[in-house]
Amino acid sequence: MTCQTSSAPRTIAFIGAGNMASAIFGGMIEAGYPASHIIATARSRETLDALEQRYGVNTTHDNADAVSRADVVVLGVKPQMMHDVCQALTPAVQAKKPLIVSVAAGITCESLERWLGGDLAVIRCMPNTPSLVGVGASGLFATPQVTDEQRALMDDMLTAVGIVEWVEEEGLLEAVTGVSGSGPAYFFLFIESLEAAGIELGLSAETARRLAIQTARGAAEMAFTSEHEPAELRRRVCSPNGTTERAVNSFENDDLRDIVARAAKASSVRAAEMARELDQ
Ligand SMILES: NC(=O)C1=CN([C@@H]2O[C@H](COP(=O)(O)OP(=O)(O)OC[C@H]3O[C@@H](n4cnc5c(N)ncnc54)[C@H](O)[C@@H]3O)[C@@H](O)[C@H]2O)C=CC1
Ligand SMILES: O=C(O)[C@@H]1CCC=N1
Repeated sequence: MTCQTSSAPRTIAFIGAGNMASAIFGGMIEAGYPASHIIATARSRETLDALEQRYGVNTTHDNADAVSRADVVVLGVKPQMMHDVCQALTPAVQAKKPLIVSVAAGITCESLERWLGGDLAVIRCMPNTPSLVGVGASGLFATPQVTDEQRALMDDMLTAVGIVEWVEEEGLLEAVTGVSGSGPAYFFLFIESLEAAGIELGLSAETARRLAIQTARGAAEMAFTSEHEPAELRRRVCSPNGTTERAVNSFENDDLRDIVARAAKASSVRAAEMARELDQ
């Protein structure tokens, strides 16, 4: 992975190198991006030492110092901390004018740009935790100031940990949050439920868990690789008047589709609500 469109790799500062940010730069490094061009910041020295050891990245407690050395600044702190972190970074950001990227749920480009002093290129990204294992899904939105080169750089960075979908309206990132940002939790909940059902049916806890996880993994892999759409793959498991048909009918009668739609909507509504709550 080159992550560059001119001769030298860009220096990328990850402000708040927690689960999400380290998943992204971990994948980039795995794909060949030079760790020497990555700077990670966090609050505890312990976290920074662990990141240094594991990935060989540069680390510092000093967010402004990291920004002063970066072409791209990825903001990976929790949404509730973003305002204060941005305000403290304003002088360094205005001096350098790096590309600003936020992975925080809810916070709008307009808020970020304003908190950071204005006149900036901003990309908002909604990634998900399977990025940790290279199977992430990220939705991205760019403000008009973002250049083609900066878009390509972000594309490269996130393609290293999964698939990338650009949206042309910022509001659609709320839908992305409802589907793929929060989505891994829905599938984990389904696995937990299937495991519990297996135990209820008499399997040992270990066997139920192994079967539930491998079945989810197999179904996802088939959906990903098959030329057929998921509905067709489902039909192929259902023998006429067989066992699966009975189970699928049970889901349909219990309105599974509606249950899923309401959950995804709840997540996306919460993203919009957070944007309002946290704007200041
Ligand atoms: N966890 C998830 O599934 C997803 C999370 N996100 C977004 O990613 C962001 C981070 O989430 P996680 O990585 O899960 O959280 P996390 O708690 O693992 O990471 C946050 C990091 O920020 C650091 N931090 C806190 N204050 C700081 C400061 N003043 N300066 C420098 N570092 C500071 C913490 O030490 C921690 O390492 C959130 O904004 C969240 O909305 C987005 C998509 C999915
Ligand atoms: O729950 C959250 O707010 C974050 C954003 C999407 C996934 N986790």
